[in-house]
Amino acid sequence: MRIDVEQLAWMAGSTTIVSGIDLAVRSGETVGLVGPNGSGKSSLLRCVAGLRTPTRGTVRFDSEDIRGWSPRRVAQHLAFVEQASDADSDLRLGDVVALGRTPFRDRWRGLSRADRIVVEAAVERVELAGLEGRAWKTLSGGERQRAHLARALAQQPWAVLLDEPTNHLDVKHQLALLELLAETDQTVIVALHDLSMAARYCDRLAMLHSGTLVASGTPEEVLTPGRLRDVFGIDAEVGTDSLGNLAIAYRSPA
Ligand SMILES: Nc1ncnc2c1ncn2[C@@H]1O[C@H](COP(=O)(O)OP(=O)(O)OP(=O)(O)O)[C@@H](O)[C@H]1O
Repeated sequence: MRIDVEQLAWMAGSTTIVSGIDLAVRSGETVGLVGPNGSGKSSLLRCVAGLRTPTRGTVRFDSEDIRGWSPRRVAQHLAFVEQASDADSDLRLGDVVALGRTPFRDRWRGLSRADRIVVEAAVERVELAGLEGRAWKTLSGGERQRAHLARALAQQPWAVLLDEPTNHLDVKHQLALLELLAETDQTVIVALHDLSMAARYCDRLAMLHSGTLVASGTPEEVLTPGRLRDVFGIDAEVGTDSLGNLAIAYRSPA
């Protein structure tokens, strides 16, 4: 599914949080959203996910303006993995993953056999098989994060938006998640703080600064020492590591 964001702005009260955002994401593409804390990444993702109504501009899925779409209709197209919340819940891990089938279910019916197969496959895909019966509050941060990804996979969406999906994961699971996102046919927009990981796994990067899009293009085009200095306030060298991946060497702040 193609996603087009055109001249999008969102204000909280009288404060402009993001403005003038133009972003076209082709079907199957993985786009990394990067930018400092508070630059507007989550706010933009929430607008694209239909959770916030833009103050100006449009979000289109395959050329269709989603303004006015019901949450259920949006969820039949797109899954959103928000930053992990610590919310206490009496649910079990399997129940949380099964929520991914909600947009396709009759409200009064339980999971169908086909739904159960999809849920089971999603749990296996994130290596949580065997933990379906575990109470949510007893899971580690990384297990919860992977369960949220499984919920998104169980939704079988055309597109997936993820907000910092790796912040609780060990290195192996970070690599597994980003490889999964890079390989999938689904359209992906993922907010990431780790610029090296973003460069390695995303087809393109979009960089936000103070609520505006300041650069978009290949990781090499976007992650220049000048932008790292101007946008992130860091002194860094950009090169290539021994595996041929883009590498960023950070100098200590003066
Ligand atoms: N509902 C709101 N009311 C007022 N200000 C808000 C609201 N939502 C977000 N903001 C502000 O908008 C700015 C952008 O927030 P946002 O969460 O989108 O940034 P971010 O790039 O995702 O940040 P981080 O990297 O820290 O997660 C921040 O300064 C935040 O405090």
